[in-house]
Amino acid sequence: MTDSIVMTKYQGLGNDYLVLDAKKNKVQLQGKKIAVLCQRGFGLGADGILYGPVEINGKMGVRIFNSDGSESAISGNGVRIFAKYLMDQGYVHGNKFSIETEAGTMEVECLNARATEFRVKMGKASFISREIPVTGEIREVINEPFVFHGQEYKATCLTVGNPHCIIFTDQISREKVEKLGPYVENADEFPERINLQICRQIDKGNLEIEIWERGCGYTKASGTGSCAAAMAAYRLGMMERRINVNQPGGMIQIDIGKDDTIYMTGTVGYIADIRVAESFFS
Ligand SMILES: N[C@@H](CCC[C@H](N)C(=O)O)C(=O)O
Repeated sequence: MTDSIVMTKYQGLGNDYLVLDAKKNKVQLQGKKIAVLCQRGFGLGADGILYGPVEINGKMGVRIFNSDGSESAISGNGVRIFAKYLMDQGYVHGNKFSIETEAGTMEVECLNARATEFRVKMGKASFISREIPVTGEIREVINEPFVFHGQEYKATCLTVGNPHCIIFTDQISREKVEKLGPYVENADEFPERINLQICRQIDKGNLEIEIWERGCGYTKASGTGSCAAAMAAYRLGMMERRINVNQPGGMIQIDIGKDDTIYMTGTVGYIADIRVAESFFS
């Protein structure tokens, strides 16, 4: 058997990632190879790849790749998954530690003995166009009209380390977000593309979302998408500070601190260690 690489698969509410351990595997990750690895036909099937531990700003961190091979500065489910991986592999000790990402330092706390539930301090959101980014004059992008695929929508856009477009509507469905998602993701107004969540308010403590991810498409869950939808709804005066974000893969709890720091709590699960043919990396 040719030398092979071991990857470890985890999921966060059905948003599945492959962990490639950078300390155990001296392989080069290339965009096209990532895309083939993530394919659910010719590859292993995943919404993305977590590559680490690597050094970011002199500290232990993780790089995050979408299934199309593009790199994202942050992934909420990805950070919770990588936190579990670090504990499973004995890279960290204790239940509180931090993980560096390209979007900054994520402070993590493991909430149970089985290491399946994590709370992450995700930082603060920004609605400022230049920071998201959204084209046009510098402004906060709150409940602003956009035309996507020939139809006008009111959207609120923000960054939580990665860009999100939130559209509130009374009717959400997978079909609706799959139809609208590609047009929003790739709209000219979003120079770095964008994640889309269509969002329905259930009550002042509960939202429901359907997700179209930048660089990935339809997913069952999104941690940053949950943070973004909750923060947008809170900014519009719709919500209390504790918000349960319900999505096809389950529920992520968002707490908005008095200083508007966002805390995300959710579960993760180990799936398998997978021995991968080295040809994927050659
Ligand atoms: N599913 C992730 C989001 C991953 C990154 C996103 N696709 C992007 O490119 O910004 C999450 O849990 O946050």
